[in-house]
Amino acid sequence: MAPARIGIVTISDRASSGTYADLSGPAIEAWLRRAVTSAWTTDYRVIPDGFESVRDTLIDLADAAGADLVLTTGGTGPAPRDLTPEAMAGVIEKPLPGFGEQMRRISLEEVPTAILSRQEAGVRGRTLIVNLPGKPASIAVCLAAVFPAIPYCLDLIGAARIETDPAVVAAFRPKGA
Ligand SMILES: Nc1ncnc2c1ncn2[C@@H]1O[C@H](COP(=O)(O)OP(=O)(O)OP(=O)(O)O)[C@@H](O)[C@H]1O
Ligand SMILES: Nc1nc2c(c(=O)[nH]1)N[C@H]1C(S)=C(S)[C@@H](COP(=O)(O)O)O[C@H]1N2
Repeated sequence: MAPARIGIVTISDRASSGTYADLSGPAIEAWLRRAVTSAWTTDYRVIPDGFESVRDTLIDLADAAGADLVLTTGGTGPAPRDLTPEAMAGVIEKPLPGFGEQMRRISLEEVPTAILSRQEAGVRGRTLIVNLPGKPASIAVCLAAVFPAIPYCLDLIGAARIETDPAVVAAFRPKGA
């Protein structure tokens, strides 16, 4: 079985310019290392905020690099340069609004400003794309909230099969799947 290809995209003007070190992309990778037990490879990119940079990177990961799953972090808020959802609209073919709803619901139990994130998810071809907020502390909270549904979603869209460590996160596959 070919390893799953997982794209990790940090969307941040300041991380991409070196103003601060990116902590959120590595936090995604560290969480995946604990959670995903089947073989996977990563394609990690750090890019500036902006419609074109996000759109072009997501399309490249999905169509050229053949990513099964892409996790982004940053650019989901209401500030002028936060354009991740606008770029997503030009990339995804099938929105999956439940992802954003669930991540905000769980995050709101921790921080009231979770309501400011316009994070979403959707499918392009055989690629599932999920947005996470920029704050490093939001990564584990949001991934734990939605990851149980991700392996079965990948099955349904014809992407790679992934297995998880139930001690970290239990993948839910309906009986018979
Ligand atoms: N990738 C990251 N690595 C480390 N810290 C981050 C990252 N993204 C955000 N942060 C922290 O969260 C705070 C709020 O982030 P903010 O929402 O302004 O980021 P952004 O809009 O995603 O990216 P930026 O403003 O850098 O383009 C930042 O001041 C920083 O402390
Ligand atoms: N779990 C969690 N979600 C969170 C946060 C957080 O600290 N933890 N920060 C919020 C804040 S302050 C903002 S502005 C929005 C958008 O962040 P982004 O623009 O960096 O993506 O995510 C929100 N979601």
